[in-house]
Amino acid sequence: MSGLLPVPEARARILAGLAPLPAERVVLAEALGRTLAAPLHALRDQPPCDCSAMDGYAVRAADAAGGARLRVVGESAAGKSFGGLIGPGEAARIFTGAPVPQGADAILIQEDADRDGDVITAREAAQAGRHIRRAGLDFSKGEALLEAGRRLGARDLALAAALGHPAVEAARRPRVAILATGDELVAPGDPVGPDQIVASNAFAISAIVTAEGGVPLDLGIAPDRPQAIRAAIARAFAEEADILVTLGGASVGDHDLVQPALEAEGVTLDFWKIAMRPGKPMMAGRRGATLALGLPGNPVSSIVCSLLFLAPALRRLSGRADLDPALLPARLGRDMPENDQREDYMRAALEIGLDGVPVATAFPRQDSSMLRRLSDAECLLVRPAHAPAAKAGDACRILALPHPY
Ligand SMILES: Nc1nc2c(c(=O)[nH]1)N[C@H]1C(S)=C(S)[C@@H](COP(=O)(O)OP(=O)(O)OC[C@H]3O[C@@H](n4cnc5c(N)ncnc54)[C@H](O)[C@@H]3O)O[C@H]1N2
Ligand code: MOO
Repeated sequence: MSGLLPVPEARARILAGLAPLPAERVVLAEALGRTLAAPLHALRDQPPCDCSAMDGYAVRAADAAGGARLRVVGESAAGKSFGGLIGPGEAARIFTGAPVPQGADAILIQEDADRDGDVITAREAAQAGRHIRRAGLDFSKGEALLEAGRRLGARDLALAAALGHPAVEAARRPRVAILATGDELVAPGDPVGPDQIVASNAFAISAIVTAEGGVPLDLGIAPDRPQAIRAAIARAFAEEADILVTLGGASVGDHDLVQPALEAEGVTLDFWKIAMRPGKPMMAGRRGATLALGLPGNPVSSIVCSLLFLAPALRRLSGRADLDPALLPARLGRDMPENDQREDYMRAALEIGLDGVPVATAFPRQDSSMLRRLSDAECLLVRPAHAPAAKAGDACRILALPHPY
């Protein structure tokens, strides 16, 4: 079979036509999962001054040998520092996070001091610098701590706040219109005729869009009529979708009407058919700034294509630095035959081997209609095009399927 585009080339051609969407200001409370359009710099030092890491007494180490008696002359609490100076033979009560008063250079922890009125006796010698967090220990004003292209996680939001930012600049969230096609499809819960099936793909695609930071727009199910498919495609453009995903009707059958409908609505097709399994009859094209992805109807094919092509496209539009799906090293759990010209993404079980390396065992049946085996799968085992026969234990690569995938 000729004319099948290799997977990396197909992905590169899709990505080449996309650029990050314009940035908008997003308040931190809404910024989880958004991608930074510009690096975030520290607007302040953290901590802003030398601070105590413990509850105890700020002392001069030279005066605080074991058994030494010191007079407590004040108190420094977090948010309420002691303005005075610690002179020879003096100490200040201090609490965790409080500024170390001038003159002090050590913290005698509470457990190592006996207090009697205004006098403490050191049970242990204090050591200079001990239990003191120096100003700027975590970060200093002007430092770039979160780079452009980073997708913000929970921990990053805390850091952004600590840097002093109430909001960030992030690319607008990509809008993805999703259109299922086929006379046989009914929505879950609706009556299903004997020759009908329940439309399932859009639920996964929509979830992938959300997980990758986009906004799904469900265009429902269009029957196998050119005008109906065209009208739904036209709606995607009217809604200014950044990406239009069609499901089904991508192959060569008499009822595979998506390609002509896309072209009739002004989409210029770039390619159709990829050297991969599942997902061969996938098409990609553009109309203006909108990417059109025509995914095959088989459920597994549409979902695997979304992981390999739609997710990177969403990442590019979001300005993400990491675009390609990460392929991890693993070992084969069983012998595999020689592969043909289609790169294989096989549903597989995953175990951790004795040496700590994951072992991926492909399920025996890989029919692209079998959603149950996709749900069972713990990874996709990648077999490159024309891979020679391989033995159990040989090195391979896997695409992990972490939650929410
Ligand atoms: N003569 C050939 N036939 C086929 C070829 C080929 O090269 N030559 N390719 C096969 C491959 S590979 C695939 S993949 C499928 C893809 O075909 P289509 O994209 O045209 O998909 P449909 O025919 O519309 O549907 C296939 C299958 O999937 C079901 N489906 C469709 N949409 C949904 C949905 N939203 N939710 C759940 N299931 C859906 C549909 O009912 C069919 O059973 O073509 C092969 N044929
Ligand atoms: O490419 Mo199809 O997805 O093999 O079944």
